[in-house]
Amino acid sequence: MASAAMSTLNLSSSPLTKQQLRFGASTLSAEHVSGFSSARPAPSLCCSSSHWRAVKLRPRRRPWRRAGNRVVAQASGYKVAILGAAGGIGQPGMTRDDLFGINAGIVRELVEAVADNAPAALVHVISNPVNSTVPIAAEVLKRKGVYDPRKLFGVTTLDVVRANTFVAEMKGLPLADVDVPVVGGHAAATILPLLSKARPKTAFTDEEVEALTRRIQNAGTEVVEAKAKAGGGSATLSMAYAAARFLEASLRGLDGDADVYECSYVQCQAVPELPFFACRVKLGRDGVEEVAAAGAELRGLTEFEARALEALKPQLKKSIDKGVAYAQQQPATVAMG
Ligand SMILES: NC(=O)c1ccc[n+]([C@@H]2O[C@H](COP(=O)([O-])OP(=O)(O)OC[C@H]3O[C@@H](n4cnc5c(N)ncnc54)[C@H](O)[C@@H]3O)[C@@H](O)[C@H]2O)c1
Ligand SMILES: O=C(O)C[C@H](O)C(=O)O
Repeated sequence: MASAAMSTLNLSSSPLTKQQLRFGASTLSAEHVSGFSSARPAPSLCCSSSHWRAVKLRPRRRPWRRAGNRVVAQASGYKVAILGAAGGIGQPGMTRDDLFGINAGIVRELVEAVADNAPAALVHVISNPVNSTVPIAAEVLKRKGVYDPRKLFGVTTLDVVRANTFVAEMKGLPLADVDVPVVGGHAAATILPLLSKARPKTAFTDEEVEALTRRIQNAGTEVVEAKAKAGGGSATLSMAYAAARFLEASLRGLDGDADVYECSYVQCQAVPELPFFACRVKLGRDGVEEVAAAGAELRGLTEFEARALEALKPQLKKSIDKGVAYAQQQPATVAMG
């Protein structure tokens, strides 16, 4: 996310310790960035993920170098690779799917570099359209013979950050107490906040559910439209916060902390006809340890949520199939080291 005008914790040039990350995550409350509008002052500390970054628990040197137009990882042993590179950001009126033509190739290339250089790393995919770029990443990793579904994540944390913020604002709740699971995918109607499962248990009128759901689904567009008036761009600070939050959760899981849960778009059986689905997962030493949503979150949905879930299935399936078809059509590449 573009790093101008903010104090940036740069994952590639400034070695990041887990302590710093913890500090960063606790310093940045969602309140600082929840407005995610350019009118807000930049938070004091932020974690930029505008390029591909790889984090080693004790990194000592730049994790990547350029070879012509390619970015090549230059050290093995990285624990997490964060893919946020993009060939352009959305303009008002564009959908995330419109970014497919540019970003599919970028993600494919970066995942190849991860597969060749850090095959055991967790891969966090931020680049849009996440609903398709994650299936592309899976196909690339399969072709390289290093696919472990527990280690591939579409970063949908920003949807949860937004849902928590909007619910806290509407209901006058302390933000830190609010937790709304958001399932499905990361585009328009495929983003499904499960307000009936919000913690603390909160009552909403039908109108509130509709308004909140619509706002959470359209929040990315809200930002793109707001920023278009000030020179363009997409969600930056809030995405940086979300990326840092998800990274910290992943590192805690790798470290063996118990009870680390986050929503993420992963390969799972939560909805049998959808090979990838965002749901709450337990993070552990090898990535996804358990997909909580398959057993819990999707049971006992309200009528509104059940209808929205049915409605999103064809759209999400189409995006998944598009990513898989793209990746399968690509010629095999040689290893990059
Ligand atoms: N998952 C989410 O919730 C979420 C939220 C916000 C943005 N996004 C997505 O993240 C992506 C990045 O958004 P942004 O606002 O940071 O865009 P940006 O244009 O500010 O930054 C993208 C960066 O990628 C670099 N880049 C382009 N091609 C590259 C390549 N082949 N290798 C390495 N780097 C390359 C560019 O130089 C640029 O610095 C977009 O796809 C955007 O839609 C996702
Ligand atoms: O909406 C976008 O295109 C960017 C991003 O996915 C977001 O949710 O803000």
